[in-house]
Amino acid sequence: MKKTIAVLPGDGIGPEVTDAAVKVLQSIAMRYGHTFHLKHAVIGGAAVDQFDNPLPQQTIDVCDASDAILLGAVGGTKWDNNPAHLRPEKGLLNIRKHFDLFANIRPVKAIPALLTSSPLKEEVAKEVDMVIVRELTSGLYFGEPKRRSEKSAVDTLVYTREEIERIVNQAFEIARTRRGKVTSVDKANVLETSKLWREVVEERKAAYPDIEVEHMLVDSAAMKLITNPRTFDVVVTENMFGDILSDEASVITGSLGMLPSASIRSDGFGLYEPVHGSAPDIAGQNKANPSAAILSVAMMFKHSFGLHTEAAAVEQAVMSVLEDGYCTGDLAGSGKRVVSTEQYVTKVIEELEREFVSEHIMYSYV
Ligand SMILES: NC(=O)c1ccc[n+]([C@@H]2O[C@H](COP(=O)([O-])OP(=O)(O)OC[C@H]3O[C@@H](n4cnc5c(N)ncnc54)[C@H](O)[C@@H]3O)[C@@H](O)[C@H]2O)c1
Ligand SMILES: CC(C)[C@H](C(=O)O)[C@@H](O)C(=O)O
Ligand SMILES: [Mg+2]
Repeated sequence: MKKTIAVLPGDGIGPEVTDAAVKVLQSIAMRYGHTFHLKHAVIGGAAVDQFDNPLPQQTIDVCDASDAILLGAVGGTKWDNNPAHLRPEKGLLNIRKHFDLFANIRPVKAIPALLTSSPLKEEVAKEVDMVIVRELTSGLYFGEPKRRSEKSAVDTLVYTREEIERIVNQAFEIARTRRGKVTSVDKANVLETSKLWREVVEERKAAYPDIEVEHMLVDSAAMKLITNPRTFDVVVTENMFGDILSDEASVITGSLGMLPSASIRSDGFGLYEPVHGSAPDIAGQNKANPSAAILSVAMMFKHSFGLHTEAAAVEQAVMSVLEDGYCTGDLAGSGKRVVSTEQYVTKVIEELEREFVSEHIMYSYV
């Protein structure tokens, strides 16, 4: 298979974890005889520094000419006081909007080798297997008016029926491939947008009689996510609730550095990135956990390229390294062997080069 992939490392640990993901892409290409043409471009703070624009036209052009996008992370203290249009985060929001990447898929799966790394009790975290389906191109992040004056500030939470319908449909479709349950998370006891959201979920439910549907208020969902996470299969929610709940859910896996994500458009075109940010506190120290970026490559293989065996090989390689006790500093604990980002990637590549994945797939994300 020949594919072109836009590689946007971004800021902070973004380039470190993206380098790791690229090594995995190269290893899979060699092993399975694929050609991945990688085209690097800038986004976020790096792009502000170079082009005075967090998402320059050159980067959009590279992405336009690609089959998928791999992104690291954006942001950093250097740019924190910039005006809104020159903040690194604006580059991320703009790329999501520009490519209409409305469906953000964030799988959260307890990893047997990391059960003791989670602050949650083992009996709470074990066997958790959920997917957060986050609406990504609307809501508070994009609603107008959005402005600030000396004495006040305004953000607008707006959703159209159509925007809700398409993300809810996506969640129902994903649930069909899993345990068949959708939990829709909202704040319908207060917000008009949530009332509309709940109405749409009820309407769409008719087309999916095989799917069990429950509604949950976001405050209660935040609590249940860490007291009884196994109750969740597919969680569908609006942009900001999904942002917050996914970072919270990462504690189940032991670290934010474990969560990959896919942001996809209706035709399957997608951007793949870790859920975590640029982690300025550990940037440049060869300490970052590259698992989320590597597992995002597995999601790219599955969602954009239909390369299921290769995806399983990548996931299995990460799991094997963790089972051998190797991890980066964020997962340090008794019985763990803490290694650098580069050493960890080397271990993953060794596993990839060793292993033959059979039809028996031991570990699989969405
Ligand atoms: N998708 C993105 O690009 C994205 C996502 C979230 C935050 N951000 C940006 O990142 C910057 C820092 O934000 P933050 O500190 O709130 O969130 P963060 O996700 O960058 O970091 C939160 C904590 O988790 C740790 N962490 C995150 N990823 C890790 C990894 N792979 N390995 C080991 N530890 C990891 C960090 O060291 C930090 O202690 C901000 O500018 C923010 O806007 C970007
Ligand atoms: C950096 C920020 C704009 C982004 C978001 O809020 O969507 C991040 O937190 C994420 O989860 O991808
Ligand atoms: Mg976030």
